[in-house]
Amino acid sequence: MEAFVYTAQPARVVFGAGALQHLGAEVERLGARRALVLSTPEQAAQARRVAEQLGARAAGVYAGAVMHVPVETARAAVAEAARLGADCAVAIGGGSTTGLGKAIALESGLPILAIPTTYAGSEMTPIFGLTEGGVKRTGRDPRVLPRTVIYDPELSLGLPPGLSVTSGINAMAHAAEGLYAHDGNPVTALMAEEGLRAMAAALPRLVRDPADRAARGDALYAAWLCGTVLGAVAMGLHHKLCHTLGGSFELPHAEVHTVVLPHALAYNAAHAPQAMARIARALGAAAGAGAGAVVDAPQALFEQAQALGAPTSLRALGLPAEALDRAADLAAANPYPNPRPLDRGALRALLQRAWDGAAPQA
Ligand SMILES: NC(=O)C1=CN([C@@H]2O[C@H](COP(=O)(O)OP(=O)(O)OC[C@H]3O[C@@H](n4cnc5c(N)ncnc54)[C@H](O)[C@@H]3O)[C@@H](O)[C@H]2O)C=CC1
Ligand SMILES: O=C(O)/C=C\C(=O)CC(=O)O
Repeated sequence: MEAFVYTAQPARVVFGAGALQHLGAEVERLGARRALVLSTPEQAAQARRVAEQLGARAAGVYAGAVMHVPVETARAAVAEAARLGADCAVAIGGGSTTGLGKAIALESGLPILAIPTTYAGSEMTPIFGLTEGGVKRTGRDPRVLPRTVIYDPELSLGLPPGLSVTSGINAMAHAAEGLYAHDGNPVTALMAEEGLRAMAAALPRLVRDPADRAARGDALYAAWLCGTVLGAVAMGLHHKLCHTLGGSFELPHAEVHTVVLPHALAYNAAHAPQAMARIARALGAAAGAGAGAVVDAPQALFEQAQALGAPTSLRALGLPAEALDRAADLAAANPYPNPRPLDRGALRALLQRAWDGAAPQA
């Protein structure tokens, strides 16, 4: 085995149906007395129930989280936390809400307890994102890594099937790119392959029955693994393309990941054969078909997204055709680690296929 470096992130995970019952004890364990509960406006009722459960340990509810964490929202939440004398942030929701908690932690150092209800995986990463003047910047800081994560499948039962699928594929993207990361290692590869397998197996069950508690649990388990990979190693072309399309063209996060992933993997396939073999093995195992059943990982992902009713074209997400040139320029502009060198012409062709909804092509 080759030498490697693996930095584990020190989060505490409380997992299982009904795990939310441990919230009070977990807040206490953090040494906190006044928790500010965060959510999106859509999940305000869920946040209020969490605050009620916390009783005297709740400082209040701030239900203003929105996607990509605009700095104005972050500043307002920091001010609210200070006004209420909060000494902890409890974030219940998807990546947007966890992201708002991270913005508060970055500014104030407050510990975060995250209760994820999507599969984005932000709860397992020290990565933050902030958007100012239409430009999104991301960074890593150990202060923003949630100190405790409560994964309770009961809380994700309300996630609509469409968003369950796209969010699940967002998670799979972390694992897939983690498998060819320049700083990957055998431990992250194990988590990535198992995360891919578990998510690929859970999603068809969730589409058949969104109330399938076992499938919800399996998907959260997969999200945990995939998020851990995202937090531990560098992402490549796929994540950069998605950040460009999400940040500069305001496309929805999980949906963009879903459309772009097969194309980004096809772009890299010939330069990352071992990663492709592991992705294919995971997808084959998820389908119960065994090793060797899947030979073309990008094509299999494309077909799975189609079969699950997910969007497969950037056009359907509302990206105007005129944006493709600029998106290719932006994606080619900043150097970042990727198995295959970045070629502006090839990226433009990739984006065209993704816009058309065509099958991925190496
Ligand atoms: N820093 C990091 O490591 C990561 C950050 N992100 C960021 O997270 C954001 C996207 O997060 P997502 O989770 O995709 O979307 P989201 O957090 O924006 O949620 C999408 C919508 O679904 C609702 N929702 C969430 N859970 C629900 C449930 N169980 N039932 C009903 N409705 C529910 C939300 O309230 C919201 O309206 C982006 O800004 C992305 O950049 C995503 C992954 C990792
Ligand atoms: O953009 C961020 O807030 C940070 C990372 C991610 O969103 C990861 C992803 O693209 O899913």
